[in-house]
Amino acid sequence: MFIEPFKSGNNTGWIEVICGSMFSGKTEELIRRLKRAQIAKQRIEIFKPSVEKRYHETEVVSHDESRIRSTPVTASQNILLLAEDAEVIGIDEAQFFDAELPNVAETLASKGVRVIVAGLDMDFQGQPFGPIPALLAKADYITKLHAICVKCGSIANYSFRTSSESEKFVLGEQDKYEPRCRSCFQKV
Ligand SMILES: Nc1ncnc2c1ncn2[C@@H]1O[C@H](COP(=O)(O)OP(=O)(O)O)[C@@H](O)[C@H]1O
Ligand SMILES: Cc1cn([C@H]2C[C@H](O)[C@@H](COP(=O)(O)O)O2)c(=O)[nH]c1=O
Ligand SMILES: [Zn+2]
Repeated sequence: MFIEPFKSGNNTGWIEVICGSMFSGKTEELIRRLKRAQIAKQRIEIFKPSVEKRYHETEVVSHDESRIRSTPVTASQNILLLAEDAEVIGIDEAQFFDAELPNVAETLASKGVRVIVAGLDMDFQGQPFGPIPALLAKADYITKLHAICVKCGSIANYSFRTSSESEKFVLGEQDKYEPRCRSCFQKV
């Protein structure tokens, strides 16, 4: 279980990355951390890429229906403009953002903001996904979560695509993806 670090005396922020496969609990964990920050009366802002509209236009919603309000943005630079006086910033579905997101996170952290980013570390082919590898390199704290393999019940860190689409970006749920362990991911 991730425990929030104490804010250091020199007023710098930090970057937390929550990664893993689909259904591993990334969004639930992001919402948990943000709700705890709200309880601590910290000013929070949440952003998601505007392409991600599976469950709701503006809310971040987990597969299990926990939810929190958010602002959809088209480019990572917009987060700098919209962050205003937030003390804690949450970013979901970060794999869909552009390559500037790691620099945006770093800029915010340098200004004293706690930045919590959640996203898929690998795409359906098991390849590093978008800005997540660079975010992992710049992160102060990393949490890698695992789902349960739908084939054999062991720990899953791959998102297997069951539909025939070959584009990298294909929004979907259980209709198009299933979490699988390494061995079941390789058995096609
Ligand atoms: N195969 C699975 N393994 C683990 N959790 C699953 C699985 N299928 C459905 N779930 C549900 O997904 C929830 C996690 O949802 P969510 O936080 O939205 O995940 P993520 O953001 O990583 O896709 C779990 O609490 C569980 O209820
Ligand atoms: C593996 C993979 C996933 N996607 C899409 C599918 C979903 O819309 C999101 C991931 O959502 P989650 O909150 O992590 O469950 O990403 C994609 O476009 N391409 C892929 O390779
Ligand atoms: Zn398996």
